[in-house]
Amino acid sequence: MTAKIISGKELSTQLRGELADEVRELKVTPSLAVILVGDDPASHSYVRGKEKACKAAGIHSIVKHHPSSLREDELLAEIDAFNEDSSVHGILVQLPLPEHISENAVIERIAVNKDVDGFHPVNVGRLLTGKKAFTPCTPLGIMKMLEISGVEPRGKRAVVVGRSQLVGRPVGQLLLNEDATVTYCHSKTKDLASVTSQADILIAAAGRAGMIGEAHVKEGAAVIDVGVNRVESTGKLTGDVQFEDVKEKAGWITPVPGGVGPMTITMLLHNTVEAARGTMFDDES
Ligand SMILES: Nc1nc2c(c(=O)[nH]1)N[C@@H](CN(C=O)c1ccc(C(=O)N[C@@H](CCC(=O)O)C(=O)O)cc1)CN2
Repeated sequence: MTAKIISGKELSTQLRGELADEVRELKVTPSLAVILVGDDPASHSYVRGKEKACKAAGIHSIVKHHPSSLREDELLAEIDAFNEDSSVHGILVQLPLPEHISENAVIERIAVNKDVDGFHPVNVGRLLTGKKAFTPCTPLGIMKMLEISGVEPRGKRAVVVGRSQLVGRPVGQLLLNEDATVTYCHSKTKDLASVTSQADILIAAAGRAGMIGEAHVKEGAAVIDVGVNRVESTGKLTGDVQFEDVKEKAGWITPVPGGVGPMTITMLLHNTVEAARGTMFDDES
C-alpha cells in the first residue's frame, strides 16, 4: 500500500482562504497580539509566518519583540495591558521562553477569553471535560487533517507518542473526545513498536528525528508526523517518522515540512477569529 499524503500546506491554503472570507463578514477586525522574547531563529521565523498569515487573512497583528533579558514582571505587565485592551482579541506568547521566565506564570496571566493558544489551565480543563474551549493549534490542526481525509476516530485505536502540554496530551484528549481508544507512549514506554503497531491512528510527537520506522506502523494506519527536527549537517527539516519507508505501509501520512506545521498557524487564525466573535463561552453551564 502507498499512503495518501495529507498536505497541510494545501489544506492551509484552502482554509486560510475560507477564514479570510469569514473575516470580511465580521463586524470587527480580529486583532492578535504576539509577544516574542529572545533571539531563537526558529521562533522568529514562526512569528514572521504568523504575521504574514494574519495579514493575508485580514487579521490585524501586533508583534512585540523583546530581548532575552526581559524580566518576568515586565512580560506579565505587557500581558495585563493586552488583557485590558478591548481592541485586542487574542494574545499569544511565543514559546519557548528564556529559562528565567516561568512559562506557567505567563500562560496563566493571559485572559481565558483571549487565550488563542489554548494553553491556559481553564481552557485545558474545559477541553478535558468536553466543554467548548480554545484548543491548542497543533492538535486542532491534526484533527482537521484527519477529518478532511475521512479518518474517523470513533472506535479506532489511537496511539500518541509524546506527552507534551503543547501537542501530545491535548491531541490525545481530542481523540478521546471523538471516541477513540487512546494510548500515550513516552520515553519510559517499553517495546514502543509493540504498542504503536496496534494503532489505527498514530501521532508521532516525540521530537526525535526518524524514531518511527516501518516496524512501528500498522498496515493502513493514519500516521501524523508532528516532529520538526533540524538536521545539523544539512540544515534540512525532518520529522519523527521515516517518511519514505512508512509511506509504503501506512494508509495516510503527513509530510515534514508541509504537513502539521502550516496547520498550526492556520488554526491560530481560526482561534483568533473565534476570539473576535466573542462567543466561545456563551454556552457556560
Ligand atoms: N505560543 C506558541 N508557541 C509555540 C507553538 C504554538 O503553537 N504556540 N508551536 C511551536 C512552533 N510553531 C508555532 O508557534 C510552529 C512550528 C512549525 C511551523 C511550520 O509551519 N513549520 C514548517 C517548516 C518551517 C521551517 O522550515 O522551519 C513545516 O512544518 O512545514 C509553524 C509554527 C512551538 N512554539
